[in-house]
Amino acid sequence: MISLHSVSKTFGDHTRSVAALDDVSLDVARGEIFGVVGQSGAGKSTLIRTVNLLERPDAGAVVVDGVDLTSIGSGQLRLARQKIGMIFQHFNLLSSRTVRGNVELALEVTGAERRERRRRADEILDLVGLTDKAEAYPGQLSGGQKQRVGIARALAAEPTVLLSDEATSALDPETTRSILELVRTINQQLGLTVLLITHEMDVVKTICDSAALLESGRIVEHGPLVELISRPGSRLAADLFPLGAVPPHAGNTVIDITFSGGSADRPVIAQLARTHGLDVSILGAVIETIGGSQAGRTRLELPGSAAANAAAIADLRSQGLLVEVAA
Ligand SMILES: Nc1ncnc2c1ncn2[C@@H]1O[C@H](COP(=O)(O)OP(=O)(O)OP(=O)(O)O)[C@@H](O)[C@H]1O
Repeated sequence: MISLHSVSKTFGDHTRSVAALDDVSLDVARGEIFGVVGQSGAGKSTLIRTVNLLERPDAGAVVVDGVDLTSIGSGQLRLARQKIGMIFQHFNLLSSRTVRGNVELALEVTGAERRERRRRADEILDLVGLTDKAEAYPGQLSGGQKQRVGIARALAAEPTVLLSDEATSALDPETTRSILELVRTINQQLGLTVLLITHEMDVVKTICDSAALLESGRIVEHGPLVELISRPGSRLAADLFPLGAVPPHAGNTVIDITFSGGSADRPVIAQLARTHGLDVSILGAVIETIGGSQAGRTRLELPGSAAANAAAIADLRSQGLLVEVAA
């Protein structure tokens, strides 16, 4: 649905330049929620702004719903942009317009008639739960309500793609959760594809199907969450699903077991302790339900050296479990 092909963007002049995006390629499937994370300055804002060409890349192609936005004229681009809604950290509402007026604004550019604009605005305000605030002004709303207006405005022209630029970063945790629930609901009800950028791992964990890690303008890792959590050595997985491990005792063996699919609900640790007569300590664990199936990792401490525990480790591996000797 959204494809970036070798997109690069450099800011600056001949004295100093910054490669905000460096040969970035990315595919977001139709109907999925895709999160891009990275530290401040990694290029997240630049990336999301290239998707609707608010930022025109220096090189590469941006394809949305089969249309290469980098190769079309301004008239076609205006039409294509109507199919890409966007929400922002600071909502960007017009304070002089009512809630309904803000939503209708998005429909004025589409050429919809006044009566149709009103009908559509009321329909979408109902969807985001703000029917009773239609006549209110942004200054009379809470942060969460303002973001609901932002979402209603973004959805007004019936887009196929929603871009979210740190949309919950200015909200408290409870409001964040309700806004993320709303995004998930509209993703499912309307089949909308969502690309979001965030510095909050919890946002990705809560609603994303897939994620990518951006570092100094480059995508260093990406994939579906359910794969990432069980990918050995994944930095995204370590950030998204930290093991919270405590230090082991010297001379003992530390192993990381990755669970996914059916292995997540087997009594693996109890069996290991029983079969091999081991005093197993759990140093850390993360088990999550992603997309309806369980996946996770457990860090265990086994008494004695890796050589002494070779049979136990081989036994775990023979059960189809991924086992890494961490120390
Ligand atoms: N208009 C601009 N002019 C010059 N440099 C820019 C411009 N926009 C972004 N940059 C630079 O490009 C790099 C990437 O910036 P970008 O805002 O995309 O990162 P980010 O990951 O969104 O950061 P943050 O989370 O702090 O918003 C930074 O080094 C930034 O200073």
